[in-house]
Amino acid sequence: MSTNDSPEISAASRHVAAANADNADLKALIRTIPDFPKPGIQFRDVTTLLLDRCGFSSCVGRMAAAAPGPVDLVAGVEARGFLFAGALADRLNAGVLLIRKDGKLPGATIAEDYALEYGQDRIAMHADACAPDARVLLVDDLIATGGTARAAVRLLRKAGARVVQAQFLVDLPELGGADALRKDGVDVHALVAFEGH
Ligand SMILES: O=P(O)(O)OC[C@H]1O[C@H](OP(=O)(O)OP(=O)(O)O)[C@H](O)[C@@H]1O
Ligand SMILES: Nc1ncnc2[nH]cnc12
Repeated sequence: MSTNDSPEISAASRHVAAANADNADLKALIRTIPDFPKPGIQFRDVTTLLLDRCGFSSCVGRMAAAAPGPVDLVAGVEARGFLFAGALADRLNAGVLLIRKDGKLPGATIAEDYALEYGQDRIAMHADACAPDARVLLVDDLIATGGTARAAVRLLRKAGARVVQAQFLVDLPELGGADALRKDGVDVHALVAFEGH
């Protein structure tokens, strides 16, 4: 039996094919934890989707299907974004570019400050991580205020990259991040949306 005939891969492929407009099957795998990490935040917990073999595979397959042609690199934001970046880069035959919380990368870095829905942070990447005009797809598990993704796009552009798309499993549209990122000139694609914070 060839690898493509394996029952697990066939099941995952069927899930990719079964994608509907709002990806309700994926949405159902994401758990909501109220009041985490602080009162008033509805935390959209993707760990439950990650635990599901077909759910994660379908998610990455649908992300790959939405990619705008070949890309050189998939950039992922620490920490949850790394999971999607690694799997997506493998599907797209691209390299993986790590955008980390500041202070973790060993080489010369460039960094950007940003505001979160529930705090303040700073991300960094290696200054020499991408060639000029490299086609980079940015991916993260979720976009809320857009602070993280917008800082990541500023960083990538500072490094000379062309950010050809930003993809997210989850969009929280009421927080305006995806719209702000579009105004920054980025093609934004998200698989599911949750109303409410
Ligand atoms: O659109 P924003 O308002 O910037 O929020 C989205 C970011 O918040 C979460 O990461 P978090 O900083 O909590 O880090 P983690 O992945 O390490 O948990 C999420 O994974 C995004 O990166
Ligand atoms: N509401 C939320 N749920 C999960 N991750 C988040 N990151 C920022 N806001 C979030």
